[in-house]
Amino acid sequence: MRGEAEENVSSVLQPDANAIRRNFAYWKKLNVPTVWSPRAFFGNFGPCLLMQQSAESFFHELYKAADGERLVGYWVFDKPHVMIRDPELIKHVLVKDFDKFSDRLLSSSKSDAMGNNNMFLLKEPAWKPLRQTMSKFFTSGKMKKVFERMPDVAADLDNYLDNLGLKDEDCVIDITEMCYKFALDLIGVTTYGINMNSLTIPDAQFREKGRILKDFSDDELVAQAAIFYSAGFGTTSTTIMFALYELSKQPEIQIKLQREIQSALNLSENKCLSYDMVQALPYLDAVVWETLRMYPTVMSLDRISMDSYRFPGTNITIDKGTPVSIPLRALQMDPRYFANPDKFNPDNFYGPSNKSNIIKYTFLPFGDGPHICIGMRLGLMVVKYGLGYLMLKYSVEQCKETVPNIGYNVRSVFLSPSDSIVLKIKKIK
Ligand code: HEM
Repeated sequence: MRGEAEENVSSVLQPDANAIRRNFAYWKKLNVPTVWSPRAFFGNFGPCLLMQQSAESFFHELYKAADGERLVGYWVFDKPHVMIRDPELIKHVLVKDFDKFSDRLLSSSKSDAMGNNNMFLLKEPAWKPLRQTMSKFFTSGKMKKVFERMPDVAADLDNYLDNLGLKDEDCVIDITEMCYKFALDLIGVTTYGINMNSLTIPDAQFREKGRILKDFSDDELVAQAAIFYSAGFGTTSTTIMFALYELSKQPEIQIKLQREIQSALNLSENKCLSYDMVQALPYLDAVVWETLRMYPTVMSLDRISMDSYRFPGTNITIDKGTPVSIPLRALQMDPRYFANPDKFNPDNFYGPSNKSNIIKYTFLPFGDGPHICIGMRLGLMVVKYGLGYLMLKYSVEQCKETVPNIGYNVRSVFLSPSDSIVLKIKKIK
């Protein structure tokens, strides 16, 4: 008995060398190209796991190293993963063959009540009915209604900035913090119908409020609101923040945007940003899409094969349970698809001809197929309103504290800056 137990313990502690060897030979066996040799234990993912490299840099470097390949194999620990680089194959994985890739890789533990209701983590068959039920909260009619709650938050932003010293002159601020609070309150009023007051109350009291919201989460509907809330504010706050950073670098783009918003306001009856106005401004739209091209918060998508699957047009068949990644930021920064990809250029999305020139499945900031972001309409509305309001009342400029280039956080799977972004902000007189 004792001997058997000891053997079990030792087999848990000692990795099965044969299995690892088999896994490391897997892609060669399947004729899938690889560009990096796997290292013992971590595979290719060591620098990310050890927080020496951001996930963004990992996917981007792998994408570039595999130039010319439609797909490329790699290893996370000893588990073989495959990255799809080719737009046609991406269409198959996300849309056409969705039934073969209907789940994401990550799942929650059975005891995690919130995780078990989380649409990001939920598997088929539980995911589909929840998605159908929740979709009705994101219709354009619903968006129009919740839009009315946002101007109160904008007024709080003005007070917040006045309290930081902006009343009479310009000031230098950490826009990371400002955007985080602004988006937190905008998403709070639109998803919960509650102003979280992160712009108006001290941080400690705010954290207490957050705890109270968590306690509500036994109710499934409230749990969904909590998930939408957390999915919504990180994505929208970083999008507004990256847009402000790029606008501070190119004042001519900022002025063009401000003129567009001001002219629409001058022509309006009640002289405030309305739902229809925010939806209809083409340059604001182009600035937001260009921000999402360079800075997609979710920089890579993932799916898992539900069965063995032959990639169309190839002689490659992967086994059931193989993780598949789609490096959406790397695609959006590929010069074959977007000229001068490192330059922020809203003209990529300005005017019908430029938009229609974009090759399908090379621009996916909200994903695609049945798993496409359920909150896309809300996310776009919040970002457009937040950025539109800021550009109507304020200008942003670079200052000596502004980082010349943005680095990405090695602790986050989302695209977030490694350093605070500091800008000079001025009230428009
Ligand atoms: C700028 C804002 C946003 C961006 C860039 C964004 C991006 C994304 C992306 C890339 C995905 C994965 C799609 C896929 O796998 O094909 C996703 C999924 C999702 N997003 Fe968003 N998102 C944003 C805002 C929001 C908001 C405001 C909410 C909720 C209020 C939200 C809730 C969700 C949910 C629940 C999913 C999972 C959907 C599913 O699997 O059925 N997102 N989002």
